[in-house]
Amino acid sequence: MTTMSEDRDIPVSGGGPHGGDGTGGHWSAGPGRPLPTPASGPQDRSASGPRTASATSAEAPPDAGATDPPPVPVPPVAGPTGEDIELIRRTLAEIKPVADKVTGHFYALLFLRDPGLRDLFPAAMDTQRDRLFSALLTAARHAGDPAALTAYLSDLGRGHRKYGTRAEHYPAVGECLIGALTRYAHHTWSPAAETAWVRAYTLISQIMIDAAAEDERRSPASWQAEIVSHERRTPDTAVLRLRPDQPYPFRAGQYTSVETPWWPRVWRHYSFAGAPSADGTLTFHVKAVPAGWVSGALVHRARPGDVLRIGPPVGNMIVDHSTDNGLLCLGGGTGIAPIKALVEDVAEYGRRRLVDVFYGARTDQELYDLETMLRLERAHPWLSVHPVVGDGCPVRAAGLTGQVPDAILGAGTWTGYDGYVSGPPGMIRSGVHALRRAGIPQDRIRHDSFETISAFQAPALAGE
Ligand SMILES: NC(=O)C1=CN([C@@H]2O[C@H](COP(=O)(O)OP(=O)(O)OC[C@H]3O[C@@H](n4cnc5c(N)ncnc54)[C@H](O)[C@@H]3O)[C@@H](O)[C@H]2O)C=CC1
Repeated sequence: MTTMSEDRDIPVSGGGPHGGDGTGGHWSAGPGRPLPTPASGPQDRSASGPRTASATSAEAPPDAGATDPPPVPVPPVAGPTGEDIELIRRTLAEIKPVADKVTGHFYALLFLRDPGLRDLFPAAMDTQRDRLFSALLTAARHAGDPAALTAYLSDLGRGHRKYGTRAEHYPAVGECLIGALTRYAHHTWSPAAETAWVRAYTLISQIMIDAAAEDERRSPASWQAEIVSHERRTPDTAVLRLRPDQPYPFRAGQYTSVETPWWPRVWRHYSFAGAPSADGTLTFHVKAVPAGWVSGALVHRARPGDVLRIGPPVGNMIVDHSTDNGLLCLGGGTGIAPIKALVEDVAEYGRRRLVDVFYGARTDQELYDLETMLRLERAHPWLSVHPVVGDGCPVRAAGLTGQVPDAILGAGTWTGYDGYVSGPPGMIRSGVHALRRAGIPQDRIRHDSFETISAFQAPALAGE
């Protein structure tokens, strides 16, 4: 994911879920009018047989069925139609300029309706607002692409387990979200728009609930992980090695969320800075950013022996081992962490593929992991590491100056390569653009998830 180091990974409460008749005809909107409860366990949406409201209630927690309608046959969850998607996008476009007011109103409604839910959120709610809206935009962006939507929402549903989110929380969220939209989407709100939102949130919540229920059968909601080493590489960058309390399966290139004891319920994303290791430890690179609570604590306060909590692994920036294509990897700043993991993954897989890593930082001193990368280069003849530092900075032998995306364009042709990009959002945008210009097709480019890039910018990234 982009902006991993300071991305607030706290509940987005993005699902508004309601079972229903699929027509939207008698789905309630607005706070105070309960919506049907989603099923609390995995659903087979492909099943052709009808579900019934009573069956849904039977699977739901005891307090969730009181307002359910009488048992009537209902079809499986119906996704939004093409027209729905258009209506949803229009609503989102209208509320974008007042997104902070919409989300503020949403949370006010939610905590008024169910004060107990406040405990799931961190003490300071300010950035939570961006988080909700960003998740909405991402879901809306993927609305026409069921596979991408399901993957995104499944990660979100699994990730919500660590907050204590349960299936029975979703109806309240859905009602309050519709209530907030009703209030602020003056021009685009209509019965049809409401139906579209209800249908979309039925699907969103059911995917999240299904993924969480499925995950519960095989994984803990979170892991305790003790810091076993803490190495300060620059005044504001540290490399931490953690030992999880239980086996922690993940893939090179993925990332996770981390909570410190000092900021309860405030989570940040970090990539694994290495492929899975034989001793089961996990390594992270953390840069303290101004006003970054978690990153500041991890760099300046954390010590060996401290215990952190980590969420499940997520992300799709993984090596495609089904091809012999080379790998052209762009790592900016601490974005080098998952790139190093990808290199180790290629090494372990054992098939010779060319790997070129462009590792950028503002200054020579900020190339805090260059020695490790050069060591890997010496060990593997198929690997070339190209340090890149900002214009005007002294540079180590054979290094390049400028920004990473420009550096690859000046360094050769890259047909026959797959692209991997990790770093700050601006670098991801221009990095993807540069890879496209270098002749690498969009479907051969992987980068940290769109989640923390504004979904309004994402279509440009995706070449849509
Ligand atoms: N800690 C982690 O596990 C990971 C962190 N990240 C993200 O990577 C970023 C690292 O931040 P810093 O180390 O402060 O990096 P930075 O802001 O100093 O940038 C590093 C390099 O990236 C390139 N770059 C930056 N902005 C660019 C732009 N707009 N266009 C073209 N190239 C650009 C330049 O070559 C620059 O020297 C953060 O946003 C962090 O969230 C990404 C993946 C993993």
